[in-house]
Parts: sequence; C-alpha cells; structure tokens
Amino acid sequence: MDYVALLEKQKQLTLDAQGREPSSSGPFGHPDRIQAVQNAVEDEQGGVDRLAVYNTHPGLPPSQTLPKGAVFVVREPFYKATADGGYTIRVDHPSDLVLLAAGDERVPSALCPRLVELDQSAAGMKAEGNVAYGRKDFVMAVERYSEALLACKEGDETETLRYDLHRNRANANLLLSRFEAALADAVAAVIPDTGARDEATDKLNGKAYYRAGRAAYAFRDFPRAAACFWDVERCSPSGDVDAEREGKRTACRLEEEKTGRYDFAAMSKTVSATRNNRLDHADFTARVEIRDAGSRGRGLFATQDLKMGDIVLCEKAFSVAFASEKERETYVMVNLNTNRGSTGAHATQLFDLVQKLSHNPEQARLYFDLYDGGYTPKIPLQVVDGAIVIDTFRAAAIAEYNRFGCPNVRSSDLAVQGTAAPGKPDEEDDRDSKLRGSVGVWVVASHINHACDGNAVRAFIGDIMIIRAVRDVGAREEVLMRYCNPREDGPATRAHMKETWGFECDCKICEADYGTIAAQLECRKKLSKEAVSFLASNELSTQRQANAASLLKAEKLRTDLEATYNKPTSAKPRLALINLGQWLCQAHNLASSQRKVIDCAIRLLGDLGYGITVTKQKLVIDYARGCPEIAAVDAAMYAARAHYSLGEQKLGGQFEEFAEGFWVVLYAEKRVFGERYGVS
Ligand SMILES: C[S@@+](CC[C@H](N)C(=O)[O-])C[C@H]1O[C@@H](n2cnc3c(N)ncnc32)[C@H](O)[C@@H]1O
Repeated sequence: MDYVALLEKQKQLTLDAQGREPSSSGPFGHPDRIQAVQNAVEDEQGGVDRLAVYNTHPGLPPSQTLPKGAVFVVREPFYKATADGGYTIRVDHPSDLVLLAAGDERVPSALCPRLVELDQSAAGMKAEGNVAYGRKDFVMAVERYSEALLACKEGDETETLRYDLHRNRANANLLLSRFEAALADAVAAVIPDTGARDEATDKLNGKAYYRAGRAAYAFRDFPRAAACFWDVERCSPSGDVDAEREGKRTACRLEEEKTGRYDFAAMSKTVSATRNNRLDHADFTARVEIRDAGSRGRGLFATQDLKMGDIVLCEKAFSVAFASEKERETYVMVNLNTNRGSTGAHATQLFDLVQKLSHNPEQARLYFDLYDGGYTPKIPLQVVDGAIVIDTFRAAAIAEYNRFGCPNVRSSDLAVQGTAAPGKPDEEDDRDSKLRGSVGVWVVASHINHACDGNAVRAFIGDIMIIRAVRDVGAREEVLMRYCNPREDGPATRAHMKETWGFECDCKICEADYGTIAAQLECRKKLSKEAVSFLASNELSTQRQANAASLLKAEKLRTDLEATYNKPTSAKPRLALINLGQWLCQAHNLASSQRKVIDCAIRLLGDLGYGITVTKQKLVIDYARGCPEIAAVDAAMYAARAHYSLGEQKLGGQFEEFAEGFWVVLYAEKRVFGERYGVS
C-alpha cells in the first residue's frame, strides 16, 4: 500500500503529533534533521503525521529531502513509535520516497489545489526551475525542469526549450552529485549538426559538452571526459579556457590510469587534518583482474609478474568518511543485520554511500556486486519512477564485509618519531585508535581475500589506497592482504576473523598454529602477557638504559617464547617474539654494543620471517615469508647504524637501502623516514 502525502506549505501547522493545540516547543511543518530528516505531512483526508526519512546525506539540507509543498508517495509505509509517545512514518530506503511531479495522475484531487497555483506552461516551469536554481535549491530545480520537459509539446520552439531544459537540468544534477543523470541530460542537450555552422548553437553545444565532460570525469570515465572536453574546444574556435584546463586535468588522470605513475610525495603534501582529503586522482588497475578464487569466492589476481615493492593497485575510495570531519560526530547507527551499533564515521559513511547509489545506477551496480555475506532477499537493481531501488540494509551488509579502516590523513602519520617507540604494543594500539576511525569502501581492493602472511600491503594518502607487493608475485597468482594485523594471540585473531568475516584463515602462520598443541598456545599467551608487562616496566631511553638483569630477563623470556613454536619446521614469522626483539635491539643500541645490535636486528628480521644472509660484505634478503611490519624497517635501521659505527659502510648502506625501500612499501612515500631514523 502506498501513502500519498503533502508536505504542508500554505499554513504552518500548529498541531502536535496527537493533533492537539500548539505545544511549547513551537510550530512544526518545517523540515528538520534529528538523526532522520523529519517534517509534518498531510494526507488526502486531512490527517496529519510526522514523516522521518533515514539514511540521507548529513550535508544535504533537510529542505532538499522534504521540500515544503511537495507531494510524495511513501512506498510500503510503516509507523515507528517515538520516544515522545507518538508515531512517525518511517522511511529507511531512499527509493521508498517518491516525489510526484505536478500533473502526475497519482496526486489525489484533495491534494491538487496546490497545483492550480502553478504556471502549467513548460516555459513557466523552466522559469520556476531557474528561480529554484538561483536560490541553490537544486532538488526543486531538477523537479521543475523535469515537469517542464513533460509539459513540452511538439514544435520547433519547444525543441529549443527542450535542449535548454536538459542543459539546465544537467547543471543542477551535477551540483547534486547525480553524475549519471547529469551526463544523460548533457548528451540530450546537444543540438544536432545541421550542416551550416552556427555560432550561437556552437556556444550552447560547447556548454552541453562541458557539462557532459564534468559529469563523466566525476564518475571517473576519463576517456569519455577527454572526448567531451575536446568537443567543447571544437565548438569554440577561439578556445575555451575552462575546457582547456579540464582537458589537461583529464589527461593527467588518463596517464595515471595507464602507467600507474603518481607523485606520492606531492599528493602527501596536499592532505592534512583540516582539509578535505578526497584527492583528485585516477585508479591504476591494469596489473590485476577479478576471478574465481575457489573456496574464497572471488579474488584479485595479478595479470603480470610483480617485483617486491611494485604497485599492485592504486584506487580512490568509492565512498569514504573521515573521523576528523566535524559532522561525523553526532550520528549513531544500529546495524539490523548484526545488531551492532556504531557511531561517527561508520554511521555517516553509509549515508554518503546510499546517497551516491540512489542517483547513479552504474555506480550502484558496481557496489551491489560486492560480497554481501549471503544477504537475502536480494532485490534486483531496478529503476522505478526514475529512482533506483536501494535496499539500505543490504548496502549496510556489504559495507560490513568490504569496508577498510583508514587513517584520517595518511599512513605515514602512524610512524612519526616519538609516537612509535619500538616495544610498546599498548601505545601502538592507542596511536592507531587516534589516527584511525575513518572508514571507506574501495571496490576493486574489496575483492582481495585475506591471508595473515599476504603478499601485498596497503597504505593511504587521503582517500587513495596504494597497494604494493611485499614479495615477488607471479602472473596469475592471487593477491592476498591482511584484513587485520595478526597478533601474538593467534586463536584470538582467528576468532575475530571468523566473527567479522565468517571464514577461517588457512595461511602458513595459522596452519602452524593449528599444528601446535593447545597447552603450547596457552603457554605462549601467558608468556606474551609477561612480556607486555616486562616491556611496560622497562621502558628505555638515553637516561634509562637496560641493566644486566633486565637484559637477561628479556633474553630468557624470548627463548621461552621461541620454545612455544614447533621445531624444526617452526613457523615464521613468529609474532610473539617481535616486541622483545625490538627492545633488545634498542637496549644494545643505547649501550653502543654494535655487534650485539647487529645480531639482535638480524634475529628480529628472522622472527619477522625474512631470511638474512651476509656473505663477503653482501646482504641477501629472502622476502618470501616476511611480515610487512614497521619492526622490519626498525631492525634494518638498527643494523645499518651499527655497521656504520663499526666503519662498515657497505653493509650499513645495504641495510639502509632495504629499510628505505620497505618504508615506501608500507607508507607509499618517504615522508618522515628521515625524521624517525635521524637520517637526512
Ligand atoms: C571483502 S570480501 C573478499 C572478496 C570475496 N571473496 C568475493 O567473493 O567477492 C571478504 C569475504 O571474502 C571471503 N574470504 C576472504 N578471505 C578469505 C580466506 N582467506 N578464506 C576464506 N574466505 C575468505 C570471506 O567470505 C570474507 O567475508
């Protein structure tokens, strides 16, 4: 059953929800946002209710969702009890709210009087659209232009009007981020070439092509955008500054898309805690493809051989919400699929997403193709009454499985000197929580399956995700990446994976754990806890160096922990040993025991899974089972500096080269490497 309602326009309603006289809270009848966008509505019998529309973009003025005087159909309406004891008609899925155009036969006669006030001619409606556009009410402008298009009759004059309306509506749609509709309008606004060149027509067509180019660019069809900007120039013999600028910008995107060459250092300079960190760059996906990955569902595979450090994929977020954005703070969302609540960015990222999907069918198709954990029922993507039918709950389920956490600004902020002292796992967690909390969806990267010992690692600059190989990856090999950092406590990590993503990891690290008896795992957990409290009470600094007893204690703890790993096929990496290994490097470094620093650093790299061989001043590193952790860069830099102190420049240089290269793999750019390690 549908419910047709008019948003009060002529008079301010002064009834409360139960139809009583004015309350002290004042009159209602104005759209407002209280979690949902709300307004008073009146049906054809004169009954008054509250209407609440959920999952709308927080940046969208309420008046654009529920404009006064508009007539709507509410699909499958239901009442929700409210905290004040009243009832509200609730809309969760944006496509359940259909704005009716003037003259739509579904508008009940009782709600029609409003319509006779309007100028019914197409030209009049266009003028109304222009007025709405002028006061930045783009939703209403689109409505008026659409009504005018419906009212256009046959004839040459109306042909011209039709082109005008499409051109104007393209602009309003662009400003509403309805890019696919904007492109369709801009294309429909192009006046066909009749042979004779006409300057006025060229000018109008130039505008239409320009809008088409902007729309194609916005939904990242760069070849099409380039063609449109070229068309603008074709229509303007004396040149068009805007099209020229946009054409150049598009050429940069095409180059990135083709070559995967980005200036990460420059990109890093453009992001900050106070800026909008959504960057203007293309995706680079030429080295990967999506294919069947057997029991893992679909996966992402390399299409060519990749060397350690090569870019696997570079992708801009499909949708992202940064925790640092002010408007994120007040939103709360309960996910009805999982019954889990979330606040801030998690909640508002869904609003951004739903908004984008509601108006861009091709983008919606991409998103709804992502893994949804078997969500039912799956409603086929369809357009009804000009709106894409969106199941917000399925959109939320997909987000649960495919969302990545990301830093507010860039990954390298996580490694700034002073906040990243080795051997302080608790502080590291805290640092993570301060810099993360932002979330987004990257559609191609979402096809990557998990392995704790994956062959790729992700970094972020703003909303650009950069994935690099952490070891050589062969053509046709599956790209695998950690969803979350494996911790010392393997069973706990695996339980978290199972609960969140619904699978059990079968990577080499987990396999080794499965082959370890429970008592041994329990012992590792107990010793890891001991190590954590040892490290907490033995913090090191130049003023506070390790004494012989604490060095002995650390070595013993490390040996005991090592013994919890099976031999001789002991698993590497052995994550439980990392923090103690870092502490030992630091302790010997502070005591200037250079040989011991080198031994501990090489041992630490071994615990991280790297095979290190030094023969005749030549360093050979086997990356095959290495763990992409900053601890590896720390270890290599400890070794480099110790070798330098001993006058062994060549070996020092090779360790430093490895450290620097690996840093770029982890953080995408060299920023703050020098700061952390005191090198220029
Ligand atoms: C983000 S999706 C990855 C792409 C997904 N495989 C697909 O078919 O589109 C995450 C889901 O992939 C599956 N998956 C990821 N890694 C896996 C693994 N190592 N073993 C089994 N399933 C895995 C799980 O179902 C998980 O919830």
